[in-house]
Amino acid sequence: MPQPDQTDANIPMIDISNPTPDVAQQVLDAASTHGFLFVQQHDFLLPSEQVESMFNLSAQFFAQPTAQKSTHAIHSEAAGGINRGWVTMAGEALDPSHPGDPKEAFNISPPHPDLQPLPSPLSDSSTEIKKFLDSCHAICTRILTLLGTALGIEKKEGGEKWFADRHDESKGPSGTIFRMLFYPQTNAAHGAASSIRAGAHSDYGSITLLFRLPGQPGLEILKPDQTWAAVPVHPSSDLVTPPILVNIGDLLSFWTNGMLKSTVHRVTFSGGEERYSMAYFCHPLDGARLEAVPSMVIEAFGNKGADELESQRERLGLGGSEGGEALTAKEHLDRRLKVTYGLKA
Ligand SMILES: O=C(O)CCC(=O)C(=O)O
Ligand SMILES: [Fe+2]
Repeated sequence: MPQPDQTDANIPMIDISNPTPDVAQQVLDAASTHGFLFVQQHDFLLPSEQVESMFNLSAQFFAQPTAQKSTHAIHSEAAGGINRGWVTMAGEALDPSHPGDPKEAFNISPPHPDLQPLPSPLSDSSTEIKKFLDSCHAICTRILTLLGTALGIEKKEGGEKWFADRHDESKGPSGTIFRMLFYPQTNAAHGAASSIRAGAHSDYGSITLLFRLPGQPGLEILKPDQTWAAVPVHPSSDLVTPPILVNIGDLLSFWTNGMLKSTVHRVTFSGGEERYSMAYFCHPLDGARLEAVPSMVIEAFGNKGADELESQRERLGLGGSEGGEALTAKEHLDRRLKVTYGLKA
């Protein structure tokens, strides 16, 4: 296993308020070099107060007794089905070669048209949750559109909206999930010997928005030299609130022939502290076919991403290279959930 290396990951910070071709290029460069970027000046799409109040709601939820939280257990009918609801302590392993992660989570999918059944106190804030999910999606749409611009997708093929259209939630269901995460203090009973709180993994979908709190670091990314680098919560002293951290997921990497990088990351910190984070995992519509993206930039990139794709296939437990039919986004996600949760479906 690579050893921790506490140097800063040097992830670029990008102001997305004015979507010029130059900003689009910055997003593409960050996505294809680091697989991560910080987004600032997002308040016009997602006000910081919404983030703050969602963190408060999350803390209230996780503070409840287990009996209350488990009424909406993950995958249960009461929680609205597969990949929705509460994940108990050590209930999943993001790195399947390690024991369950010492954390709890609650998964909420976008409303279709109503929100899934929610336990108290989340149920009392459904309007606020819906608004937050919409705002997160608006940020994802902006980033996906910037990527479409920088990849030079031709107008006749759908132009800059090529990716964003395939994530248009008004057109049908998707695997998109918003997740509140809670990493409680651990003790020996929870296997506190390990400081790894979320095992090494890459995300499943297109892009992820990650929200963290000042004073609660712990995220590390795996650098190309196989050492870990810490990702600061607050990379610039100019900012009042932490920027949103955005990362590319496996699906978008796969879709762009490995040009965009789905970087492996993990969470580690010592057991004596607790930590909250929230992630919005944006996925394409279930039926979106992961066919070749009509982009000269990706064409010119050619097979340079072959290694990236190969290591992704290994992480997905798919064995050797797979040719043939383009998968749909749903088929891609189902494979991945099977590995994480040990689901048979
Ligand atoms: O809690 C964090 O900072 C990151 C969590 C994460 O990477 C994930 O849940 O996919
Ligand atoms: Fe992740």
